[in-house]
Amino acid sequence: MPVEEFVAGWISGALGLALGHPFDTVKVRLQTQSTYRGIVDCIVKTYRHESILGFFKGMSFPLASIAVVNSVLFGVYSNALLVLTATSHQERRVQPPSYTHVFIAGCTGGFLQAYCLAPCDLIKVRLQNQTEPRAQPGSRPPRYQGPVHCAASIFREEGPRGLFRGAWALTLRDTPTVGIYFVTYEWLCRQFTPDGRTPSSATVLVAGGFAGIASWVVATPLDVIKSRMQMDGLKRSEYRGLLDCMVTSARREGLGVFFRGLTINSARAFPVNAVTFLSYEYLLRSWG
Ligand SMILES: CN(C)C(=N)NCCC[C@H](N)C(=O)O
Repeated sequence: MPVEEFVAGWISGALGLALGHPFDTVKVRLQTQSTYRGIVDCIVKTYRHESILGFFKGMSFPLASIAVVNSVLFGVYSNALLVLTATSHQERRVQPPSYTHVFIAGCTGGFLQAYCLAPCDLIKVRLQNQTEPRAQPGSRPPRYQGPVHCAASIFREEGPRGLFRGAWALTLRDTPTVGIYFVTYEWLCRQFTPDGRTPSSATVLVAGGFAGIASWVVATPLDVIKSRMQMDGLKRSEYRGLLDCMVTSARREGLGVFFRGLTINSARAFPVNAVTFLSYEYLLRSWG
């Protein structure tokens, strides 16, 4: 089993994650809190109240865990294609796989990474939603004092299953959308690259960026539900399950609720995925 894809997936994922985290914090807050009037209001309030550090809340844990999550995503995708088409990463430029194979391999990668991502994403969302400024002497400390404390508190208060809160919504969000992600990337690369040649860096950047946007546009409705399920249970349990969360949210806030965070998700998706794909392809090419 080729391991280069796992290592390249890890490094490229970490670069993309660091770049996109401030956007992600604004998105999560818009999706789960009703105190903001929009993106600009959320950015201004976060900055005033918590300084620039507020945008980087909850980043350390995903940065540590991206090693597992992104290497599972890219490693499983590439190895699933190897099983389906009997071609290696290098051979696929000369013998491109069908879009059906790309989609199936992408869905497989998305499905398996969702289970590694679920606890890490839960901790990230809980930390991002803490709007208290950094602890001042005499002030009440925030509920979670860091990722390890957050994981331990969830485990203690909500049991081991609590660490997988929102995992169903996450799996439903990621399985088809990661298929769409890789199909869009492949399709755009093929449009701008002569047959048998490797795509240029500019092509990889643009294709990666648009693959990110296309997949996040489709993923946003379930992303909203996932974030709400992850925040549920903090004070009291509001939803009886995923479907109840969908129906209750739509009834209270209208269908527009499913598109909360769409603009910021798309703005984040382009640079994050352009950098992720560029570094992934670059690393694989430099390793031969
Ligand atoms: C729409 N979805 C769930 C995806 N396209 N997932 C694949 C990886 C996305 C990248 N790490 C990011 O955070 O944008």
